[in-house]
This record gives sequence, C-alpha cells and structure tokens, in this order.
Amino acid sequence: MTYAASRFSVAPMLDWTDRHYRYMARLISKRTLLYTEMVTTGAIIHGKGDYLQFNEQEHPLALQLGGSNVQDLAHCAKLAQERGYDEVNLNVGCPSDRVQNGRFGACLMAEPKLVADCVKAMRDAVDIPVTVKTRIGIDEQDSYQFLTDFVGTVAAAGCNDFTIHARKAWLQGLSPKQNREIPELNYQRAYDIKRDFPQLDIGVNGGITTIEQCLAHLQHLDGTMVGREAYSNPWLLAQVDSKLFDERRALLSRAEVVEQMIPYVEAHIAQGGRPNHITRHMLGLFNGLPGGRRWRRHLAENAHKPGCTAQVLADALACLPEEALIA
Ligand SMILES: Cc1cc2nc3c(=O)[nH]c(=O)nc-3n(C[C@H](O)[C@H](O)[C@H](O)COP(=O)(O)O)c2cc1C
Repeated sequence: MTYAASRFSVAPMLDWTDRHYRYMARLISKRTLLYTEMVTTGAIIHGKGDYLQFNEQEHPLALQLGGSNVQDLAHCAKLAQERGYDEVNLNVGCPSDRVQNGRFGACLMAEPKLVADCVKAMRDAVDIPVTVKTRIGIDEQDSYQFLTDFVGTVAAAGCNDFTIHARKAWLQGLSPKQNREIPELNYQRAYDIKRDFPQLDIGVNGGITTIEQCLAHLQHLDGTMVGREAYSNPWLLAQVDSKLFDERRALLSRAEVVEQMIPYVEAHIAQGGRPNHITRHMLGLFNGLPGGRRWRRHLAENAHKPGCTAQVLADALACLPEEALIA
C-alpha cells in the first residue's frame, strides 16, 4: 500500500465536527478527510435549517447520514452530491436511544439486508463513494461471523469502503459516552475483515491518539479515523500530511492558524453569529504548550460575552509566550 492510497479522517462527531471545527481543521491539514456530524434524513427533508451547509475550503468532505428509509437515504445522498460533498457515509454505529427509536445507527447491524438495500439505493442515486461506518458487533451479537455476514451482505450491495469502530455497541444499559470506553477495543477484528475481504477498503476507528498508532494500523488496513483526540488536540492534524502522506509542504504555525481564523470569525459575526460558536472548537489548539491554559481560559471566559468581536482571538494570542507562538 502506498501512502497516498491510505486514508486519514476525523470522525463524525455530533456538536463537535460542525462546519466551524472543520474550517479550522482544514487550515491544519490538507489531506485529512473530514466528516460532518451525523445528519438525519428527517432533518434534511423536513427540517427548517440548511443542514448541508459547508464552506468550500472544507474539501475533501464527507456527509454522514443517519436513517434507514431507503428512498429518503437515496434522496439525501443525491442532495449531498448536488451540493458538492465528496462522499456520503451511512451511520451504522451510533448506540443512543434516540437513534434506536428512529431505527438507525448501530441497531442496523442486526439488519444487514436493510443496510444493503439502503446502500444500493444510495449507490444508484450518486457517483460519489457511498461508505459505511459500523461497529464490530452489537450486544450479544459479537461473533466474527456476525461481522463478516454484515460486511459481506453490505459489500455485495456495492459498498467498497467501511470504517470499523473496533468496539461493539451496547444498545441497552450504557450511555453513548460510556460506550466509547467500554467494552474493550478489538482491532484484530478489523484486521481480520481486511484479510478476508482484501478487495474492500477497510479503515479502523476507536482509541487512536497518535500518528504512530495510525502508522501501525496501516500495516494491516487502508485507513484510520480519529475522533476525540482530533477534537481535544487538533494540532495532531499538523502531522498528518507529512507523516501519513509524505508531503513536504510548509505548515502554518498555530498562531498563523489563529490569524487565519480571525476573518472567518468576523464573517460569522457579520451574519449574526457569535465568536464562541467558533472559538469553542479552538480551546485545545495550544494544548501541552506553555500558556495553553491561559489561551483556553481567555476564550472560555470572554468569547460568549455580548458584543465580543474577533479581537478575542488576538487577545488570547497575546496571553501566550513567544515559544508557543512559533510552535
Ligand atoms: C461528542 C461525540 C459525538 C459523536 N457523534 C457521532 C456521530 O454523529 N456519528 C458517528 O458515527 N459517530 C459519532 N461519534 C463516535 C465517533 O465518531 C467515534 O466513533 C468514537 O468517538 C470513537 O473514536 P475515538 O476513540 O477516536 O474518539 C461521536 C463521538 C463523540 C465523542
């Protein structure tokens, strides 16, 4: 496998990977594939807002859909393609009650035939890749056979690209938050799927916190997806283009990223938004550096105040020592 054939992505995360986070992430890495938060077909079709909005700078960008109605998913996939998304992904991994009531998310692992029908309808509607994010199992259905039956059935419907969150979903008794730590991760399951379905693109997700871990997974797999670490420590993305894609392009410093966010925040305010809609995603930018706490505190204490402007970012930068500014 070449570097360029492998994938690195930031996971879809509700309330976290909104368009503002993604705009910042794109300033840090050009090669990372960014996912939207999960958007339900119901929100897109019946909602009042524009749930497909993004900034052209965000490419490459994948829309994650939640749903299980075949026609609705096909319709939303088509809208995604028309709007310019680079990929459309189906959520077969979220364990929350709300999602189970809507019969989508992780509970769909128990209905591979339905997922296959959804994927086929989406594939028929669009030319962009249709991908699936899934778990290694749900509840007591956690055998390797269960996972291979699921992947095999969905792949036969035309999905060539799976990201496997290497932790099974508990549909009862654990909150989605608890279910991100328990039960334990089983990366071997994802490796075994790649061995048994070598023609498929298989990526892994769950518990990855360093680029070195990504490189270790890429010995077995086609891609890695990072969630929480890419949010709380966005500077992780600064190593992606060079270490995973062998690109030599000069990177921005953290301070330069902040400077480029200032006009973006100004434009957001001009449209009636508040700075903290954006700065809340930037709190971890100086994590681990001297002054990182002061940066975080300044934004957390000021960016929500009425009348606050994009100057809050310049003021927060001024709290930092020189060594943090050039890092
Ligand atoms: C705040 C939050 C929101 C999430 N929302 C979604 C979502 O919308 N769709 C989805 O497939 N997974 C969602 N997840 C799960 C992540 O995509 C990912 O699978 C999980 O966090 C494990 O990866 P990590 O250990 O790298 O964080 C969410 C996770 C978090 C922390």
